[in-house]
Amino acid sequence: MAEPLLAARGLNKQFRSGNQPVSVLSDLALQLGRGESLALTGRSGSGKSTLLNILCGLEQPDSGRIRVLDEIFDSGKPAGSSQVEARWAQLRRQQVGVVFQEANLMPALSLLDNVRLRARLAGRSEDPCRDWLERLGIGELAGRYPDQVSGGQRQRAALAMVFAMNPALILADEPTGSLDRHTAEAVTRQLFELQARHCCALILATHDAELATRCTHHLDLGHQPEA
Ligand SMILES: Nc1ncnc2c1ncn2[C@@H]1O[C@H](COP(=O)(O)OP(=O)(O)OP(=O)(O)O)[C@@H](O)[C@H]1O
Repeated sequence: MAEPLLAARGLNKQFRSGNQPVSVLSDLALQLGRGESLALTGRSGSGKSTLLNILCGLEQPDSGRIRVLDEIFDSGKPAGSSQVEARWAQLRRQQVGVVFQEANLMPALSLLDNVRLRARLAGRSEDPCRDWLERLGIGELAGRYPDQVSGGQRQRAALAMVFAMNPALILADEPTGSLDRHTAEAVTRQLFELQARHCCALILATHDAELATRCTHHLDLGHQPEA
């Protein structure tokens, strides 16, 4: 069997609430291959965003091992933290596209220039950038700045950025959460089409049960063992 693109095991994460440790992830394991998709579900506060943050290196687990492509991050073998951060940053630039609840756009750049910058940083062509904005229904807003568009339009621009970088792995946190039903359906279609066409892996955190059924795998964080 081909090696999975992403593999994680023994992931643990606690936060503190006052003096009390609160376990969010407990001995969690997952793996995902090219062309596969995983729906992350669970009640609010069950750890979906925390897990996505850990899987792209924006947050550190207390323990555990993660492999993304050829990069291995093992809490049992600590490297210098700046070296670890640099490896994660390189992955996020070229191989791991993230679409989080707060769209991460550069405020001083137009939507189109945000998408172009993302493509350039990933070493991809800038030619299809305008087309991605068109396909996500915000082509006429290409010259606007992020503070001149709505939250849902910023979220679509963030998706265009991920599509333009053509990553091996996409991590999306409620990517259609702030969109109306019609737009959400169009954006979801694009997301799954892109994933199928480029055979990338997709992890989607969602409260939408119908959306979760479209993924090839399902992990309900609400069913993790209690600490
Ligand atoms: N930096 C932090 N410090 C303390 N607690 C935190 C921190 N980040 C998250 N938490 C807590 O960890 C738990 C998991 O949060 P997380 O955002 O991962 O949940 P979620 O499943 O994504 O929720 P939602 O569906 O509401 O987005 C919550 O109880 C949250 O309050």
